[in-house]
Amino acid sequence: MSRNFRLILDCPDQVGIVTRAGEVITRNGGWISEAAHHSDEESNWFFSRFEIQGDSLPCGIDELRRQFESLKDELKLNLRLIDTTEKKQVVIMASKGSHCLSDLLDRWKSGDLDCDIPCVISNHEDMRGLVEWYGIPFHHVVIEKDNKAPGFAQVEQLVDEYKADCVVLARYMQILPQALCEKLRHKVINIHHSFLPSFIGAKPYHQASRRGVKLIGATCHYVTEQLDEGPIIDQDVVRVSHSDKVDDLVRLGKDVEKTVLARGLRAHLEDRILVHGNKTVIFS
Ligand SMILES: Nc1nc2c(c(=O)[nH]1)N[C@@H](CN(C=O)c1ccc(C(=O)N[C@@H](CCC(=O)O)C(=O)O)cc1)CN2
Repeated sequence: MSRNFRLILDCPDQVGIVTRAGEVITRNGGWISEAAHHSDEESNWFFSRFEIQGDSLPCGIDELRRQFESLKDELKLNLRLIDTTEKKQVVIMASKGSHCLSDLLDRWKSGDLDCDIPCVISNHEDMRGLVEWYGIPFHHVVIEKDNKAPGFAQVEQLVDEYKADCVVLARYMQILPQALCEKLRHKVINIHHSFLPSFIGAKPYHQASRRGVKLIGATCHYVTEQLDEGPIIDQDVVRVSHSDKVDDLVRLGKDVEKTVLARGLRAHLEDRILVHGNKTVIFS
């Protein structure tokens, strides 16, 4: 894959942001191959994403980052400069359900997900065979019902050891402690099996069946200490009817969960997600 740089920024909205950022890029010979911008009137905040051809920047990413320092202060920029040749390290966590995990592993194996998967962590042994078939290390980390701290300390140690850029909860059925959510802010992605904000918490398909809904869905979101209330990345729905039982909802929902999680992870891997408060801007 050819080298590209991604410049992602957000700041208080004002005239001239794109021009000023573009000037820094172009005076260093940068060739902008893609750019997207959004001005949010409600929050008076501006969001921008540039893709820059890596071979057009003889100065390299560190010098470009240095040249943005003064503009950062002047425009109060939140700014990220990313080298696309550095593959993101994605640790996947799962429990007993295999559909989301196996879907991600298959997409990774086929090259659809441009990342490394250094390990899979689970609180059950069920997925070991599947994971090791892909040649990926599997770590069984027990989370004791009445004493969860040691287990999550081990999870944190593994996340650090593998230098994870992203953690995906592929139907991982344990609630992450606040400290871990704060440490990995906007780096943990969860697939919740409902169209949030409906049916937060455990067993959303049972909740949906009791409510008699005609649509069920899935939501991919960043994980915060508030259960299933983090910034939403992607969602989708599928129609259901009065004749569908809970098992039918589970079956129909699985396809939506897999699609939504893969789309959300891809957006994260391609640095297309900007978070502002509890909302996201997702550049296509
Ligand atoms: N801090 C957070 N942790 C997790 C989130 C989150 O948004 N913030 N999302 C969940 C995923 N999830 C639904 O999508 C979910 C998982 C687990 C539970 C739950 O009640 N778990 C029980 C234990 C259940 C068991 O032992 O089988 C618990 O943790 O006490 C609710 C919702 C993932 N984590």
